[in-house]
Amino acid sequence: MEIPKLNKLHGKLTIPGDKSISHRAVMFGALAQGTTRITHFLEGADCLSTISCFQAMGIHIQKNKDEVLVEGKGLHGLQAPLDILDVGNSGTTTRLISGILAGQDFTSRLTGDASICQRPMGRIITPLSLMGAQITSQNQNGCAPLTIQGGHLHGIHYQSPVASAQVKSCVLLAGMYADAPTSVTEPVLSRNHTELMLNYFGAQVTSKGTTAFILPQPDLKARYITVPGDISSAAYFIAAGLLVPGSEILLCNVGINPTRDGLLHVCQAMGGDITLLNVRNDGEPTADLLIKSSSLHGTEIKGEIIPTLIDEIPMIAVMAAFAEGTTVIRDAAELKVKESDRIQVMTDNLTRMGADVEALPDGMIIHGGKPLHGATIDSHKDHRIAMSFAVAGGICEGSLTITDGECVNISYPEFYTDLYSLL
Ligand SMILES: O=C(O)C1=C[C@@H](OP(=O)(O)O)[C@@H](O)[C@H](O)C1
Ligand SMILES: C=C(OP(=O)(O)O)C(=O)O
Repeated sequence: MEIPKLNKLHGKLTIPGDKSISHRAVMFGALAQGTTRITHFLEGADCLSTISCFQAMGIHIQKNKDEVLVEGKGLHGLQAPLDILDVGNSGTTTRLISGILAGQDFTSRLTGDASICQRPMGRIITPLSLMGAQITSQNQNGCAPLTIQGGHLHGIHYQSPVASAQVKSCVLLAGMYADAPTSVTEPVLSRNHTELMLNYFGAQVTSKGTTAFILPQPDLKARYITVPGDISSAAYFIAAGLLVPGSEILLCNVGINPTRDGLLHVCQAMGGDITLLNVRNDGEPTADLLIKSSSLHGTEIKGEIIPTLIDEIPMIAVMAAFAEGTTVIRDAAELKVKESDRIQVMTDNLTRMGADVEALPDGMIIHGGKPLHGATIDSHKDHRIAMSFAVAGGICEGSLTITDGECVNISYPEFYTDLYSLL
């Protein structure tokens, strides 16, 4: 698809619901007693995969516009699925549901698309096996398709080698079914939506530094959940608002949980004019973000901030290419195992546009300020790549096209409509 040019963005946008929180609301709702009502649910393909997996296990889930009703059947109410569970393109669905399936007294199988079947699942197979589940990777490559034979689980302390909320959440969910307390320590704190929401559903979860603890759980209680706007989706508008001269946009109801807000700190360090308005906390902190175009300069991004902006790095790399000076991104090797190898794919595509970018094993060095021109961008069917280059293509000289641009439906089906509504 060919990307239209952006100039002087103005207006107001309500950002669609957070993907991580939407997944969790459905999952925890399915395991709770009673009906969980979820508003501002994200109707992206990934969250719809989560819904269909739980429907396949006998959970009644009703969708009316952006509200979802989940009729929970309790921690032990899931039925054995008749068929293989299809997680689509969603790593979050795969890893979190595996923790739940490990606690069931039935055997289940799950698979997904070509990308999912190449993403590493050894990181959840290891702790779940230590807890007593039996998990096999059909192709013996540590990836899906997986067969999960659940059963009697033991509480463990798990030292995760990666800072991953998906791994942490998988172990905590399995921990609800264990015979003793379970804890997970990660090298750097990752997003804490599972800890916050499980607590809200009545589970006994505590956190100390980079360790989260959970007690075996008798039951969860159905709740009412309003999903905040997804800061990872807001990222494209934040970048566009800062980069497109003469812009001023207001992004309403964006989640600013400190385990997710690294992008705001990086934009400010790059000279971006972002004002937080109407800050509130309804379980998850949110704010309206006022973005004004700014002249950006390079920065260094590494260490503890990385998990708080991991999905925003493709967009940050584009901003860095337009900014003056050098940006260095380190400690982000996790980018290689997302929907695509985001270090390589960003480097290749930015280079095609004339940027000066060097791929590192754990990040990128971007010498910004070179004139960028149009190109054919290969999205690798990765939604974050497509959205980042829709912004880049709107600003560069000449025409830019993106292959498989419709992959934005994974996390943001209305992305193009929303972007061009600000013209
Ligand atoms: O827990 C979650 O909802 C997510 C955690 C992150 O993955 P990792 O836990 O693999 O870092 C992130 O990249 C993904 O988009 C969503
Ligand atoms: C990595 C992502 O999601 P997931 O791991 O759920 O596929 C993402 O949305 O950028």
